[in-house]
Amino acid sequence: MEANGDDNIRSASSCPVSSPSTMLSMENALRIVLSIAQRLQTVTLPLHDTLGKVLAEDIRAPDPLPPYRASVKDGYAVVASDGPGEYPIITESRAGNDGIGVTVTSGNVAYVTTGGPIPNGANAVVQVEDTELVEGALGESKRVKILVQARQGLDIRPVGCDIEKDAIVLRSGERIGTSEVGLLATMGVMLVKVFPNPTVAVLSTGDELVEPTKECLGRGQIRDSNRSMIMAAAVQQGCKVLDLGITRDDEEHLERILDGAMSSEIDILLTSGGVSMGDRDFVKPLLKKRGTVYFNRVLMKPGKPVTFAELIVKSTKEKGARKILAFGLPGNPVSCLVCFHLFVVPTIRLLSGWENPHLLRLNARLGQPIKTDPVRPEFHRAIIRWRVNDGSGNPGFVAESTGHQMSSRLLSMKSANALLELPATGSVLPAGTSVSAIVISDISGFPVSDNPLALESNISIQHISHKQTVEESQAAEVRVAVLTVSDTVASGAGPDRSGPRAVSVVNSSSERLGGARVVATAVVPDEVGKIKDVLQKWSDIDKIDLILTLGGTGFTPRDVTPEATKSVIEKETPGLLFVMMQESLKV
Ligand SMILES: Nc1nc2c(c(=O)[nH]1)N[C@H]1C(S)=C(S)[C@@H](COP(=O)(O)OP(=O)(O)OC[C@H]3O[C@@H](n4cnc5c(N)ncnc54)[C@H](O)[C@@H]3O)O[C@H]1N2
Ligand code: MOO
Repeated sequence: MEANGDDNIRSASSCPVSSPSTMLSMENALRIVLSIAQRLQTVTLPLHDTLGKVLAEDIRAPDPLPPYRASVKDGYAVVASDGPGEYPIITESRAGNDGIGVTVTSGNVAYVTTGGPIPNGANAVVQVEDTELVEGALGESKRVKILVQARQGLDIRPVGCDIEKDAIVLRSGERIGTSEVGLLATMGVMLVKVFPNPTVAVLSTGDELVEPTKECLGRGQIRDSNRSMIMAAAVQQGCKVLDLGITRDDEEHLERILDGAMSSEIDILLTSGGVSMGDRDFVKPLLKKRGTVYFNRVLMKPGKPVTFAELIVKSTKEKGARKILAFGLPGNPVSCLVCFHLFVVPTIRLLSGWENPHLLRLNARLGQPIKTDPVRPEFHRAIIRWRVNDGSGNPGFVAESTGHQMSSRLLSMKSANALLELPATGSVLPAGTSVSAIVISDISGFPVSDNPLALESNISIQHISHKQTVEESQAAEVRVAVLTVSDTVASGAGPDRSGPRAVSVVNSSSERLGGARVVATAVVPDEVGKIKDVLQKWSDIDKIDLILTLGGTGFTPRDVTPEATKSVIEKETPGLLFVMMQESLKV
């Protein structure tokens, strides 16, 4: 592949400046990386070292499972046509210890435990619940009453019903998870051919950097956060890691370290810092000297100066020429980690044999308005959570920004589990806008709703960070909670027509209302206690400004919303507004 036209780099100062129109998009840059990357040579590992790796061979079952006809229940193996009646128990067949050589004939039964082999002659199992032991003289029964008519084959697992002999159980290219480890064990495969995970070397560059162990910082010094962070991120992806330490912004020093790294058995080299426009940004020229730089600018925010190169290690007699993929990650900690996720994780996956190396994308609705960059598409750090109501009245993911997005502010990465892909329009995307979210960490750690009340009364609340930027807090001035009061809806007998409508009306009129937004919804039956409970809890939450109740305001004895609301209103809740409306909300 041809190197990108603008990386004809000799020294940092001669590095040409790319304009946004000539810069690569993140997708195209990633496409280049993935077209250069190649799967690593396969290895054979003991079963216990294969979790998370990709299988490099098909695995056939050497024998059937179960290898014998096995009982599904604890009960009695019978001849089905015998039917109900009292029968002698001629043997006991337990899992792992069967009554070998015994044949069950018509008029006899055998005791079997779950998983135990079915004796020859028997063709059904009657579970113990459908039998009665007949007490024997010494309190030990050798006879049993069968109370039901069993059909042939009842509660018997035939030979190979779970896994057929010679079936391909696992295919090359499949990733080994916990169940695959179990399947390999059940087939007795103790040595497995897999793709190894790459070895990654990590280097920080910069005169200002000191080891994180340094207690007192001198003038102009900061502790190196990127190296620890990127090494941890690489370990998280299953990689072996080589720590190359910190280099000064000194061309010779950097070259020595780079050459040392290239002579070790690494697959990926990650540097951070020194890839921008500074007069001592030596990383790019050095990568160019040792291989091919494919790009050094990408139209993205953060991460613009991310650089990608392929380094060729000279061949030796024993080993052929080797390739190392090198990423010059930007020094700003957020840019560094975002680029790791967007470029390095898919690369690691491809080298490790993944058939689809791309990060998972899903749709999420913005929990607050977000201003987009006018020039660079942004990868906005966010926490996405599954909500019973994502603002549209339907369940879905809601994205909460991690706050100020400066690329030096590593706190904007804290707890972030997604990067929202925001287009470069320079406009404000209103709350509720559906955007693509790239998942960058395990989202299973986040509960369905982070509101402990939700389980009790089907309430969901979007928590808003206390440290909102001015822009965000202005846009979220009126926080509204919507309570549907209806026996029909609460019991599930009918749909909630008013609640979701109210939610979308409030959210879509957010500009007119100066930034109103629904932050909690709930459904309760027409019961004073239940209504009061929810209102009480909401009025205790100082982030809610307005509670809107829908329904239960008529004149029948079931219309108890005013009564329930009265007691809560009487409580001191300064600044909290209540509006009661009929269920057939007119807006
Ligand atoms: N004239 C221009 N200047 C900059 C541009 C530009 O286009 N034109 N791009 C900016 C962007 S965007 C980024 S991102 C940064 C990237 O700069 P470098 O990759 O060269 O990184 P440094 O200059 O070495 O450091 C930037 C920043 O990050 C801190 N840093 C560096 N390494 C570490 C580390 N290991 N741990 C913690 N913090 C680190 C460093 O102290 C700087 O504050 O360039 C912009 N400039
Ligand atoms: O790309 Mo830089 O990462 O905008 O700060």
